[in-house]
Amino acid sequence: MWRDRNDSQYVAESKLHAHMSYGRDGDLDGVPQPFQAIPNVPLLTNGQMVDDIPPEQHALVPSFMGGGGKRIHPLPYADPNLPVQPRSMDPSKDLAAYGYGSVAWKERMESWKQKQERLHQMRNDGSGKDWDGDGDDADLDLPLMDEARQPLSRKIPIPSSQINPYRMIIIIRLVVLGFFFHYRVMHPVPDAFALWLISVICEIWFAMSWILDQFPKWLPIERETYLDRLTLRFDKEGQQSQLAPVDFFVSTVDPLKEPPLVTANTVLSILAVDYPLDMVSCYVSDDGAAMLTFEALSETSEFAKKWVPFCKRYRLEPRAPEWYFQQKIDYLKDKVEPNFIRERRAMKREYEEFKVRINALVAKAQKVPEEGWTMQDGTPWPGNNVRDHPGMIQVFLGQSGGHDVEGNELPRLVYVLREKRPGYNHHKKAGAMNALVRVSAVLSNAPYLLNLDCDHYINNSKAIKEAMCFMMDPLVGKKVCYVQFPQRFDGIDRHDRYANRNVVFFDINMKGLDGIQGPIYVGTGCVFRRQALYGYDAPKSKKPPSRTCNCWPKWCFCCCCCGNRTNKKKTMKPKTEKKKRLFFKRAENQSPAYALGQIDEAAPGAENEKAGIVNQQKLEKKFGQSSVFVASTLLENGGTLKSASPASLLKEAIHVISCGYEDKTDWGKEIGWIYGSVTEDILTGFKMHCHGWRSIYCIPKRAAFKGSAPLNLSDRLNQVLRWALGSVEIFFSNHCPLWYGYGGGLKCLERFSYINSIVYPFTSIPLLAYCTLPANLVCRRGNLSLRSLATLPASGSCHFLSAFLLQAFWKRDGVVLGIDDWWRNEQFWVIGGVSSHLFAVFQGLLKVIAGIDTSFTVTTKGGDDEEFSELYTFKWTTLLIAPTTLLLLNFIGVVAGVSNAINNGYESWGPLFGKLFFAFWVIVHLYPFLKGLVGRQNRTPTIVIVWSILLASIFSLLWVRIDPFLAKNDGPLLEECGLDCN
Ligand SMILES: O=c1ccn([C@@H]2O[C@H](COP(=O)(O)OP(=O)(O)O[C@H]3O[C@H](CO)[C@@H](O)[C@H](O)[C@H]3O)[C@@H](O)[C@H]2O)c(=O)[nH]1
Ligand SMILES: [Mn+2]
Repeated sequence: MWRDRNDSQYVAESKLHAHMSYGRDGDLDGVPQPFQAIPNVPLLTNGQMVDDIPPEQHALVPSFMGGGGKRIHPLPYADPNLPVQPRSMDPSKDLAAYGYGSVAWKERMESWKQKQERLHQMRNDGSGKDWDGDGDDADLDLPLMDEARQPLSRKIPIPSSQINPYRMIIIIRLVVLGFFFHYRVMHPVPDAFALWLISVICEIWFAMSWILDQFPKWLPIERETYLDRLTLRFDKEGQQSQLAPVDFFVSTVDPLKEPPLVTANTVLSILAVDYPLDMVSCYVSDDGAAMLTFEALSETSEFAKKWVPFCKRYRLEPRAPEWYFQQKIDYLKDKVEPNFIRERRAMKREYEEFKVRINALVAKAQKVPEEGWTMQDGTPWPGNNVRDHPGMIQVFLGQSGGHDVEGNELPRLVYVLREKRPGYNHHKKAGAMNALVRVSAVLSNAPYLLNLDCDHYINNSKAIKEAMCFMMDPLVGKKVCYVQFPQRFDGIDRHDRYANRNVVFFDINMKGLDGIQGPIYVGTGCVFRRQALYGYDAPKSKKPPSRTCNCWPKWCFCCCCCGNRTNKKKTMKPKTEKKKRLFFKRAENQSPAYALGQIDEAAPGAENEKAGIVNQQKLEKKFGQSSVFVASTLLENGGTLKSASPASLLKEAIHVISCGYEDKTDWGKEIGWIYGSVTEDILTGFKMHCHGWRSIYCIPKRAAFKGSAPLNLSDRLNQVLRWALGSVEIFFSNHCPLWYGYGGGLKCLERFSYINSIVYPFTSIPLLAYCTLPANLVCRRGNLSLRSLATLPASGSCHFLSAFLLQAFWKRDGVVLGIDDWWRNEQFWVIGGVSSHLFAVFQGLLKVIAGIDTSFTVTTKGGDDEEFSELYTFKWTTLLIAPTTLLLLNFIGVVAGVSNAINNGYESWGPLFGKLFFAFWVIVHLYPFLKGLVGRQNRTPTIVIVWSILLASIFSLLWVRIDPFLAKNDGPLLEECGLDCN
């Protein structure tokens, strides 16, 4: 296996400012000079293989079909929104295609009817079961053609009988809320003004966040894809496949927290994906500069030679070996052929051996040798200094990388180590993804990308085809920037104690968004259109879009935020410079084809060249100083330079992953993954939606991708902390959805949802106030508490009630979303709220004020050996203090309240129950937290207990003594409570 490596490895020279030497003076042989790139465009391959170089000379041969839409003429077909009956189509409805009224049409109509009958018969005998699969019967061609003309997907709105009651409840609640606030604001409580003020503020905040949360769910939809039509249309058997190439990105950073075996499984599932293999390239970004990752990948590429053909032959699911072999198969029931059983057994053995090899590598990596790591060929490992090392690219497999055991080619696998230097901001995952975008543009330039976290393997090997049903659809596709799949997880405990599954988010909120402008991007399991990542605006529709705010009060928001911007803009003249910046500069944001068109129109000959040069300069300022990369951005359908030799391409790839490459370019600002937040995903998706793109939510029956989720409490809280922190960062950045991007293509309800996703951490402050309130109330006198009590159910509980009712009306595959799912969500909302979100708010403020940078703490991806042991492991974090204190406070509150009531006789029992109810409310919500705290061994570290007891007693004393909410003259001590009730 080391054989392939030596000849194809390129370790870049350590150049701090690589672009200075690679730039305009053109010291690269074989790479076209920057100024020529525009006139040279026709040179770029668009559907041709590079075959002029003998395979042994190069590590990599870009071999791409031009892919995509151009070759396939959009066929007329019915409105995709109309319900479509698969397979039986009535030509009389498709008039345009058949020339209605002509004799020919009548004849075809007749023959269609006959064929339809025959088909029907065939299906009834069962002989035609897979008639659409092989298509060997020439008579069946016509229906097949019809099938191919049909839309590749369709929208399924949630039946109004299900959704209308829910909408009604929203409206009713809104009205009630209005009255309630009217009452609350008009009736201040003079004897406890501070308390009243605080609770009113909290309630208003809750109401606002409720509105932000509810209205984007107004118009939920689901979608259905037709994979067989996609096959008929683009991937007919016996013909060159016309599916578009896809580049797969995998990011990994820390091989200790993200075991190489996990990454290897992800990579294997990609290499074995059900897609034409020359259309697949897999890029792995290693942010940890770990030789372990590199070597593990090398092992993986060897194992793939056996694994991939095995998967494809028997159409296994999933194609990640670890998960495949964990499945139990019933040999008797499935009547599996003996061949398969034998091979499966052999493969299992092979996999075990592979695992042993990987584990040996892991064991070896535990102790760093003094002189640093050395690779098998004797050269020192370039990443020995994790923070200061050159870039490196290694190509495994692919055309020249050896064939699989059956002699077939394998998809290309590329290891990418981007250059790191002190003094440069590497932008964490976003930076890594951008490096991959550029490397892949140089090496394969597929028009579509899929990005996956290292632990998210492909669970449904048809997932890419599902995405292509949207992307390659001539009608729907052009405006789609990405297709997001829900995140699903393995190995979550049955009760999903810490709401890892996020069911409410993935099965309700996201479907709601899909009915507006599309789901938000969640960082993994997402197929992108490459052009959308380059900061271009979505293509404009031919007919002027009647883009009214697609639902609820349009008169209210449209005037200010969405409306018919695209048309209005041409006539609008922003007055100030600042205002101008807010609006998207159309001309510069046009897609490349348009940009080229402009040049052609400009002037012939020398003039034309000059325009080309100017344009080229502009593009280089935007995309960075790589003529190869810039040229690649102009190819809407992908493909790479035909003329360039693989060696020069690799050199260029090294250049584009150098540190200084992004200096003074638009990377991370307008292009690629956007920087400035540890939740780069929200920002990146937000930017695209602002450019007018729409995204699609795709939920195949079999989960497309599966990942691992943090199982123990501390990891989970830290993950939630990072997400919340990312949101706070966005809130304070110039990309804050509250102010940013008006006048772009962002629809108002979509904006609501983005606002919600960045302001939610702030809800922790009122939430904290509310959680201490009941305890506080318990310790005070009767008459006041009654009034304050009345406020609690109104806002707090309503928030939950409506969320609850929502579940009742929504069905998923005919099953009502479980109450427990909803309840976990609520519980974790409180737990995360009073710990992680709260911390995030302060940390975010610190960042803004003191400029302390935030770190991306990677979540530990569980090994798969011990079942749920992780669930009970306890790790100390400061995040635990706040909820523990709250728990104790409320316990103390209950005890104090009860003893009070016993002392004071029956009249104080009524209010007591009210108070206890809320203390109870807090405790019940924090219950999973309590469980996590106690762990399996029923032991909690003393430090947490000591801290919390200390804090809780201080607070209780403070409240009792100082009684901040009461006017001075009527703040009796706890002991006097009830004795002196006015
Ligand atoms: O400097 C870094 C840090 C992280 N990663 C990768 O980022 C991914 C996500 O990290 P993880 O610790 O698993 O975070 P999660 O909270 O589980 O991830 C969710 O949230 C992240 C945003 O916070 C998104 O980036 C992820 O896609 C999304 O799955 C992993 O593949 C890492 O290898 C890098 O490549 N470079
Ligand atoms: Mn993760």
